[in-house]
Amino acid sequence: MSKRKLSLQQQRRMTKQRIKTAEQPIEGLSAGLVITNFGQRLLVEAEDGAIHNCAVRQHLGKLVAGDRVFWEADGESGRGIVSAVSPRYSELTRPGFRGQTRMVAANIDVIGIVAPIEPGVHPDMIDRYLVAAAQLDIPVALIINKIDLLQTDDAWDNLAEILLPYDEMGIDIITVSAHLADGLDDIEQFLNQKTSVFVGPSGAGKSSLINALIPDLAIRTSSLSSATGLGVHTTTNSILYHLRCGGDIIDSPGVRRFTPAPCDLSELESYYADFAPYLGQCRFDNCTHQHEPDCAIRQAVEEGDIAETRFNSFQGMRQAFTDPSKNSGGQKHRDKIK
Ligand SMILES: Nc1nc2c(ncn2[C@@H]2O[C@H](COP(=O)(O)OP(=O)(O)OP(=O)(O)O)[C@@H](O)[C@H]2O)c(=O)[nH]1
Ligand SMILES: [Zn+2]
Repeated sequence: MSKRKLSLQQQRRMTKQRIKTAEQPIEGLSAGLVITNFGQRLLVEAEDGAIHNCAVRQHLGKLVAGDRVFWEADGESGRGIVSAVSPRYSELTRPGFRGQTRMVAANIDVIGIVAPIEPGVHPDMIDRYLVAAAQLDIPVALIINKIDLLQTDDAWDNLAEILLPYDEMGIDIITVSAHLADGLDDIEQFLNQKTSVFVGPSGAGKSSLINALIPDLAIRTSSLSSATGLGVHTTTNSILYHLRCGGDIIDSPGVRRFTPAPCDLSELESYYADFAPYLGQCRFDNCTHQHEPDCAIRQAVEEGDIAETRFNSFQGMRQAFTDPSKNSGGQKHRDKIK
């Protein structure tokens, strides 16, 4: 291969790299936001709000809802081509075929963990989502849905007790009822100017909340369908919706359930903010805080400084991560970390 050829290739690679990671507007290209992907194409929202059905230059890889891109019209009205993408500051993926990961959403600012009064607010569940979000380094809020079902003071007290450790850790807690549209203002205020996803177990009310926050959801989805030209919106891919209050929510089956990736003991400990003051104070460096003597974590639990529910969820995850046979399907469904 001649020197000249090599340098041309190098130049081309460098140019590609520059375009691929461009943060600043590029001459001749317009900034846009990916609303959804379908097949090999994207629906891109231009700065004026118009939606364009765009092809993607091959070297950019898979782009998803939330990606910030640069595009240009390709002659036909409503059609375009995406040539560059801004670097992502966060990404959500899920396992795909043959151990590969599938990108689901990009540039998420906050994860709303939806926990329902019925069938119950379970710390175990909340803590798994908290660890998964911590692995992604994305902030969370706890959204307690179905508070219309809290009929008595005792029920409220019970809830307050379950939530106390999270409150003490400084996690935002928002109580809502999607059915009564109660607390929606609080959610809107929280989601304002952010890009969010809702995660949580099946039946928590994620769809109900999204419907309550976006009253014209059906109309919007059907207008996206006509923009893709697929007639019915059959895609199961992520879709980005704007909220009335400002800010966006990205919804898809793939982002709704996510579980932590197995990690080692010290990494898991690092995701338990309430353990931090006691770490390093056990007799053994590699203390599992289960049966070892002079364990500072267990002592903190006994003295009421660490909630028992938090300790139990920690031990549950620790065992599942170190003994995969106890990991009930979590590994199969886990979302990989960036
Ligand atoms: N009482 C009460 N029920 C609710 C509320 N929000 C949702 N539900 C009910 O809870 C059930 C589940 O709601 P969905 O919105 O489908 O839950 P989801 O989290 O989207 O569930 P998946 O799609 O399976 O992940 C439905 O029967 C809803 O009517 C609420 O605020 N109060
Ligand atoms: Zn210990």
